[in-house]
Amino acid sequence: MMATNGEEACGVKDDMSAVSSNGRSEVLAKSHSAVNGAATDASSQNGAAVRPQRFTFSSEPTVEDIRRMQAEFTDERDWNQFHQPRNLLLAMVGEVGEVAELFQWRGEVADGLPDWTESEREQLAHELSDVLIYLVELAEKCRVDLPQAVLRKMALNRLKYPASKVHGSAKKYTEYKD
Ligand SMILES: Nc1ccn([C@H]2C[C@H](O)[C@@H](COP(=O)(O)OP(=O)(O)OP(=O)(O)O)O2)c(=O)n1
Repeated sequence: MMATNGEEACGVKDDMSAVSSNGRSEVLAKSHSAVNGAATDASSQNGAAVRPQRFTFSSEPTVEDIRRMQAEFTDERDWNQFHQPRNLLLAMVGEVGEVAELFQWRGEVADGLPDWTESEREQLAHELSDVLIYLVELAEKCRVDLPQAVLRKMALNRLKYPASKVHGSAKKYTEYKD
């Protein structure tokens, strides 16, 4: 299967070990492994900054698996009649609102959500899944092959934001004068 996150493509997975923490998989970079093309040394001797550990996903279900499972779910309920693109878009935006609700009034939240309870984390997992499920079905109904579209869009993003030009800056591409 084609690698889409850049990790398998550059062999990083081979240099990493997965550990499970509270049911979530984390990846520990071993010494001298490469992340995003840059050298990483988890046991740096000189005190230089080490890239943070990356959380990784399971390889399944694929986006196509999710599309198929949701198609089965809606067919079994005769709900396809309600799942036109606009309805799916509105449903997805509603679910994005539910994700936002979980974050509201908390102020800044650190990576890994250290202060969140397991129940809050599970609620977030549910709401993010709702967003993804509706997104995938919306793409299907709009005849957008989402995995391939993502590859094309990421290629465009790399052209628009060359790492050598924008490294360390969050400016919009339109703000660069060249
Ligand atoms: N007409 C519908 C209703 C639900 N679902 C599926 C897709 C979503 O994953 C989930 C959404 O269900 P709810 O609308 O009940 O929303 P929540 O699960 O977020 O419940 P609540 O709004 O109570 O938090 O169920 C669907 O495909 N089509």
